[in-house]
Amino acid sequence: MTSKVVVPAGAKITVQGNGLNVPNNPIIPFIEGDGIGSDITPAMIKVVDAAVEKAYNGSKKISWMEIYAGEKATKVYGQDVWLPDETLDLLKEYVVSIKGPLTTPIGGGIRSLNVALRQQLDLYICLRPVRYFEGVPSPVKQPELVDMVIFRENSEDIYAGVEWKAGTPEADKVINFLKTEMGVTKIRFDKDCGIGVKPVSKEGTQRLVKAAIEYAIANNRKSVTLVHKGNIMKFTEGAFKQWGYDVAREQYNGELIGEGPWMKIKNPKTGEDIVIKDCIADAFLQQILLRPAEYDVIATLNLNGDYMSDALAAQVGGIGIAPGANIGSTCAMFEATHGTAPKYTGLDKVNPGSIILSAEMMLRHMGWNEAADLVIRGMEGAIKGKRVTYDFARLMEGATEIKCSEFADEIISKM
Ligand SMILES: NC(=O)C1=CN([C@@H]2O[C@H](COP(=O)(O)OP(=O)(O)OC[C@H]3O[C@@H](n4cnc5c(N)ncnc54)[C@H](OP(=O)(O)O)[C@@H]3O)[C@@H](O)[C@H]2O)C=CC1
Ligand SMILES: O=C(O)CCC(=O)C(=O)O
Ligand SMILES: [Mg+2]
Repeated sequence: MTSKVVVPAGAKITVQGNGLNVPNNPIIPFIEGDGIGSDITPAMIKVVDAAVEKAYNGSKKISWMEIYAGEKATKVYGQDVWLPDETLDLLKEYVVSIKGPLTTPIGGGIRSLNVALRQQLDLYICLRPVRYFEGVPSPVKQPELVDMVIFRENSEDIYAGVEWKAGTPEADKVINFLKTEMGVTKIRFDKDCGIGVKPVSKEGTQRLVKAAIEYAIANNRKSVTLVHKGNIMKFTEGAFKQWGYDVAREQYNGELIGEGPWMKIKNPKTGEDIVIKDCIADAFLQQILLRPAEYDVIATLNLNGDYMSDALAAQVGGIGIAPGANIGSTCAMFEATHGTAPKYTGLDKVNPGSIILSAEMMLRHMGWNEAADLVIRGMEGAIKGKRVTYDFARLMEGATEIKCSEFADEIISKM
């Protein structure tokens, strides 16, 4: 197939040992995204370009390369092409990328493109930091106590989409196999019953927990909490917990605290202890409201992480400003954590903060910390100035509602 992508002048980011080799004019692929993608992605590009220009006076500049997925891909590549091979190839080849939200119609013919991208590129870490910006409206009394970094396993679990539709021969075959070959008697209604599988592996768990511990070490964090529902789903979520503790014990000389199972490991950089603990998922959802200061780095399974990242985002301003990244052993794809919010498409209304702060994470990943710092400074200034998008304006006293694009300009003016 002929290429549909225009490659701009610039150079590729490459992998060098455990790090990256980032040229001064890196080509960064971006997927605009469906729905509000066309509102927030241009706003993000404008903010990032301004931060890079201000930080490096023209000696560094990103060459943006548009690539396609979702509805835009079906227009560029053909009716049913939602995730072109060319897009996957370019994401691998260019190493660092950023995307807007992609649509997943409920019950439609296509499965999640987001999940497909994460699986096909083996981006096994979904990294979602949750922090408070002063002045952001929040439903809790002390939102400033929320400072957590979620490591959500990104390739396994019930979320991987191994499931069969009720009433199909495939679903009936699986149910029949479970009943006759596996002695399963617990399927309450075995007629017209959809069925799904929840794969959770030692390898998948341990690489995720190891990444969370490495992050805690590198960033001087105090604890890593394994969040699971292992009291009920013993061989999947329970195994996640156990394999997580095993990583701490076997790879970081973890020692039990008292009777255990909590452990402590030494941060080799600082000599300080890092506590490795666990919490059952439902209790965790109340703890983060009542005692958020007790939680720091979080390692959890795919579905739990999806729920928890939106719940935590709500405590510090909502998913409109919650950033994220999908990271593998070589590639990293940064993304807004919210969806396509279809009712706001093209209205220039929504908060571009989520994808802008995801780009801030991307700049830091590239080692462009000066530009990343400017994005944070701009965001803090814009929020303090109380000229904000509708989601903040409706909850903030004395705020003026401005458009998505105007909020981007506001951020730039406060850098
Ligand atoms: N990573 C991805 O690409 C994701 C894709 N999706 C997909 O997106 C589609 C829509 O999903 P849906 O469940 O409606 O979730 P959305 O995240 O798209 O929207 C839910 C609500 O969140 C608020 N919101 C979302 N984004 C913003 C923003 N930038 N600024 C301010 N508020 C925002 C709005 O709240 P209010 O109505 O209160 O204003 C919106 O109605 C589905 O197809 C879903 O699968 C979902 C999540 C992630
Ligand atoms: O893939 C989707 O449509 C939803 C993904 C999602 O909600 C998330 O990653 O937070
Ligand atoms: Mg989600």
